[in-house]
Amino acid sequence: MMQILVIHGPNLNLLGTREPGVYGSQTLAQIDAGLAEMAAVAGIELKSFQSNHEGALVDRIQAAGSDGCQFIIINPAAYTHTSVAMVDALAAVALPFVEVHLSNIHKRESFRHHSFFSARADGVICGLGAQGYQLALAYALEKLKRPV
Ligand SMILES: O=C(O)[C@]1(O)C[C@H](CCCOc2ccccc2)[C@@H](O)[C@H](O)C1
Repeated sequence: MMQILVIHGPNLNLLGTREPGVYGSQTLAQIDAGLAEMAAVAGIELKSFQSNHEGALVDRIQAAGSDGCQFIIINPAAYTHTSVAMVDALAAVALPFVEVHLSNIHKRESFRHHSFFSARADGVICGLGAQGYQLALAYALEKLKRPV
């Protein structure tokens, strides 16, 4: 079965418990459940991974290269703005990915305006809350159906 991997970076395990005005009120489990349901309708297996540790995120990206994953949806969270290591891992596995941010990083503090990931992403969705993940998944499902 075709697989899509969703990767969530540090502190996203706190979704729904704090800062709902910035990141929404859905928990990560609720977001993932909705994505898994959407993928299942299309006959695709959705895998999800969250970590607060950069090395664990690098390891999970590397594993995606050999565990049947064909597309990655990633919210690198704070590592968006710092992690060359994660971007190098994405380049190494050479899987297409969409970068997602719940908040509009361009309307926030200046240190959030730069992403090390965006230049390599198929696309970037930010500021649309949890729906951003769903839009990224809709894109991925279409791409897997009709690879260029
Ligand atoms: O808007 C996004 O999705 C971010 O990736 C979220 C990151 C922060 C994730 C922290 O998530 C929390 C959720 C609830 C409570 C506290 C933090 C932030 O560092 C990025 O600049 C933008």
